[in-house]
Amino acid sequence: MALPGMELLLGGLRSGRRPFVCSFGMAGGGASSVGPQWPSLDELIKDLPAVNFRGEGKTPVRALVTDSRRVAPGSLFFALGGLRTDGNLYIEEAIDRGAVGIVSESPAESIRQVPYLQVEDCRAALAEVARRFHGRPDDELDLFAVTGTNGKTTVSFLAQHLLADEPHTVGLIGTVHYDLGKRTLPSYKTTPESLDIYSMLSQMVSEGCKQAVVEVSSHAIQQQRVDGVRFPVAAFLNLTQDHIDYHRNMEAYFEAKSRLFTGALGSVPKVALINIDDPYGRRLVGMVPEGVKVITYGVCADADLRAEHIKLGAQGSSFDLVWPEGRVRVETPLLGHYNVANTVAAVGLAYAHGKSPADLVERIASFKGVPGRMEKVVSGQPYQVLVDYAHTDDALSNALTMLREITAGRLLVVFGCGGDRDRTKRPKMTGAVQNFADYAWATADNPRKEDLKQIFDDMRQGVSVPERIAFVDDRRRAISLALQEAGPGDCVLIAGKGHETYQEFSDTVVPFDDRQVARELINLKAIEPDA
Ligand SMILES: CC(=O)N[C@H]1[C@@H](OP(=O)(O)OP(=O)(O)OC[C@H]2O[C@@H](n3ccc(=O)[nH]c3=O)[C@H](O)[C@@H]2O)O[C@H](CO)[C@@H](O)[C@@H]1O[C@H](C)C(=O)N[C@@H](C)C(=O)N[C@H](CCC(=O)O)C(=O)O
Ligand SMILES: Nc1ncnc2c1ncn2[C@@H]1O[C@H](COP(=O)(O)OP(=O)(O)OP(=O)(O)O)[C@@H](O)[C@H]1O
Ligand SMILES: N[C@H](CCC[C@H](N)C(=O)O)C(=O)O
Ligand SMILES: [Mg+2]
Repeated sequence: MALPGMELLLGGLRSGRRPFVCSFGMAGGGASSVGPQWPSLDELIKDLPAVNFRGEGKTPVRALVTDSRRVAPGSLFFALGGLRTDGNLYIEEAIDRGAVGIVSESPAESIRQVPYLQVEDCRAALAEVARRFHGRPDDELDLFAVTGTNGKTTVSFLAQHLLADEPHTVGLIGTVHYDLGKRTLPSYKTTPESLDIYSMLSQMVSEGCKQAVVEVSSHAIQQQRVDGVRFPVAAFLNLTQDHIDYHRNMEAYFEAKSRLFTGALGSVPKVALINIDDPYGRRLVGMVPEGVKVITYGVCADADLRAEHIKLGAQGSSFDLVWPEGRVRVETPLLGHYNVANTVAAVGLAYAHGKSPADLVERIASFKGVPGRMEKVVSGQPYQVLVDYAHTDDALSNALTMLREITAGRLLVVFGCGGDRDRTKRPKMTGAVQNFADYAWATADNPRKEDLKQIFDDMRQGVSVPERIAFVDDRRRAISLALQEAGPGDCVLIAGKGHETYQEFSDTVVPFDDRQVARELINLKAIEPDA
């Protein structure tokens, strides 16, 4: 099963910028050729912490691959351990497909056909080899890491907008897309695998980028996808419940996030930008190693960078942006208190890079927002329809608190909980919705391999007022029911999928875009009001 964009990146994608480019020369038969001179295995693995190496190191390597099914002749195959299976089971298959070398934590004495490198930590080796293979692109870009449970995409998009003095000079890697400068690819993961990260950073360099903003998920930290990446600036936004299925508890989740700041990933930031309105942020300040400059932000009085005199409105917010050397009034079209925090965070990233917040006022005001984050669906209807990516109880509470304040009529909510993800957040999400919504339709949001009935059972644990919620299997039907109910002055929030353009079931992915579906149904309602 492939999600949109996956095919563009998997299979050891290499950038146009070759790390080892040969000059014009005569190739066999006398024809002149220009092309990459592929790095040898020796060059890629030199001084890596290795347990054992057997074989010939001069072999040229044309691609780095972690999935045996993607191996093509010339690939170096990394056999990674996993939650469902183990890459070591597929080494023979990788060799059959033309792998020219294997990297693994296992001794696998029987493998003798190709060079074999045994390492202590295969994911760390993969990240370092990828960095070398792609010519250490992180040395040529100023990189900004953004982590936290909610707001990473919003802050990254806004930071990109604030940093870009020239068009296409600031790249972005995150949930919505990968912006490589002149080209943009659809995203397959918030934070891709290390070999794709380094490949994309390399492409950014060749496309003229000077900086890049990277959303760093806790899964990525745990799976060492950003090991070794030099991030001069790293931001911590917040930590609230999510991903407990994967990290087991909040402490482990926090510990994973904190590694971005402590040097545990092989590099420490020069500047750590930390939200001290968040209790975990306050703890993190005390964990940052000496020598790292800490810039705190928030709405609290002791933050270095803060928002004061906040005015929230239906069209946006305004506030005094205060920093150690100054103060300026700013206006943002983004809605809600949480977006004030996101705006201060994005300004903080630019400030850490040497920009004066005073010079950013116009850019803050002209920001167009992020696809699928409180995105308005406008089709002539007399009520508000918004598509948002809230998929945690904290995000839903924040989004709905804000909408309650600016909605004259009823608040109608369509939402769901993803399958094969944190089960314990499901009742909490239902609880958050019931606290604020006049009526809610619980429905499917990427059930994946889980039974929707099981997901609904978990969600039902959070129901406090049964007469104000309905459970509807089909998402299109749920949206239709909400839109049928809506009248002048009401607000329909369709939460959870945001920018996503698909719905993921156990063995299939079907096209589904909340914005498009809502637009179609609004138009249908105009033609056939009782349909
Ligand atoms: C839960 C999770 O993160 N799983 C990741 C994990 O998968 P896994 O442990 O199940 O891997 P596995 O299927 O057991 O396979 C082990 C190894 O064998 C290889 N293999 C497998 C089969 C085969 O035939 N041949 C073969 O070589 C696989 O390529 C892999 O390298 O390791 C894989 C390879 O490194 C990842 O692709 C995979 O991400 C999956 C696809 C995923 O959906 N991850 C999500 C949860 C995620 O990372 N999300 C975050 C955002 C979260 C947030 O909102 O903050 C993200 O950054 O996107
Ligand atoms: N600072 C914040 N605090 C709490 N909730 C927020 C914050 N910023 C955004 N949200 C809510 O979270 C949703 C997701 O926001 P965004 O996509 O920016 O977060 P993210 O951290 O990138 O999420 P993901 O981990 O899924 O990539 C938004 O649609 C909004 O409802
Ligand atoms: N990055 C988040 C996205 C969740 C979005 C929601 N639509 C879902 O599928 O649960 C995750 O992987 O948990
Ligand atoms: Mg994101």
